[in-house]
Amino acid sequence: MKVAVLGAAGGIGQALALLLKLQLPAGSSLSLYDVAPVTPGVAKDLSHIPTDVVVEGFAGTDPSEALKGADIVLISAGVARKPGMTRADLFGVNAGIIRSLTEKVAEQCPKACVGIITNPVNAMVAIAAEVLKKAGVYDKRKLFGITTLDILRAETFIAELKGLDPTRVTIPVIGGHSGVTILPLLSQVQNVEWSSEEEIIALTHRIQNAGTEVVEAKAGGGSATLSMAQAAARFALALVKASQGAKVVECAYVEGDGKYARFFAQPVRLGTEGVEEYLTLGKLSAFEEKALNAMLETLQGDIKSGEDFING
Ligand SMILES: NC(=O)C1=CN([C@@H]2O[C@H](COP(=O)(O)OP(=O)(O)OC[C@H]3O[C@@H](n4cnc5c(N)ncnc54)[C@H](O)[C@@H]3O)[C@@H](O)[C@H]2O)C=CC1
Ligand SMILES: O=C([O-])CC(=O)C(=O)O
Repeated sequence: MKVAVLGAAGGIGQALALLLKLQLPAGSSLSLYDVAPVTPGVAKDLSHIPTDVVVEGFAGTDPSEALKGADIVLISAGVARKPGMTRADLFGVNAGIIRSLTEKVAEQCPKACVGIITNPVNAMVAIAAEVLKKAGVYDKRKLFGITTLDILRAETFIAELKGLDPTRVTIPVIGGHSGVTILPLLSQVQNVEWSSEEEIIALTHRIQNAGTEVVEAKAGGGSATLSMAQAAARFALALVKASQGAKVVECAYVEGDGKYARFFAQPVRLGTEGVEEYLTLGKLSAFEEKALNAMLETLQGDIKSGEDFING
């Protein structure tokens, strides 16, 4: 199993590389790429940790060596938000980065599962899909926008609010990964009573704005990196387990049946070839139905901006 991280010298990339060095199965290899010249040094640093995971690092303008033979590619390359910015403000810089990196993925490891972390996720996944399609290698089961951080936050905030063990809370978060497109299905959390509609509205709002909470707390020093690294590691390790035959369910932003939008975050069962089964959303409350309908115009617009970037 070879996992490549693109953007590996960044805040997310370095922490993610550490988690993978510690948790990938014995015999795996970890390949780190970033334009930053420090990247081979990050790999050297990690290589001194005694686990049976080989780490290599590549810097410069061409990720080809890092991608050769990769089974999983995780992309966190690009710029992050500062206070006052929306994720959409990152489109101008990050769209070109995602285009050029996914062109190389198509060339070097066309059968890899690709997980996009770079924002705005709603649009970047559409860009990656169109690039892979143009290259004739697109397999919708293998392209993911990583929305796992929304799940982590929902699990944490619910546990805090209700006095539960956060490691035992599970909840689907559907839609996309920005503002109103993030929809936690609070009505589906087991063994939790919601005291009022106001409680549900306030918690939904907190989960939707948790990224901004971190951006403001970091006061110009970037956005979530450590919690995002944990989220991406959880998702990547789920792909690894699935590739070894385990049946694993996670939510991710994928191209499913297109009922709501071409790409939509939903629960999926992972298997040896990426998504094995697109799972249903289950029963939604009236509040969730309304919120789902209200997000669609934004989500579809985000997706179109990504498609238009490639197709003109
Ligand atoms: N999906 C999600 O839930 C989340 C997504 N993000 C997004 O992840 C991205 C990365 O965030 P951070 O790691 O905090 O940023 P960062 O600035 O710390 O790291 C980004 C890295 O990308 C590298 N880079 C830039 N262009 C590149 C290229 N063409 N090829 C390879 N590497 C390149 C930079 O050298 C830098 O090391 C941002 O777009 C951010 O908005 C952040 C948190 C959560
Ligand atoms: O908010 C940001 O810019 C980074 C991000 O996507 C998150 O933390 O959810």
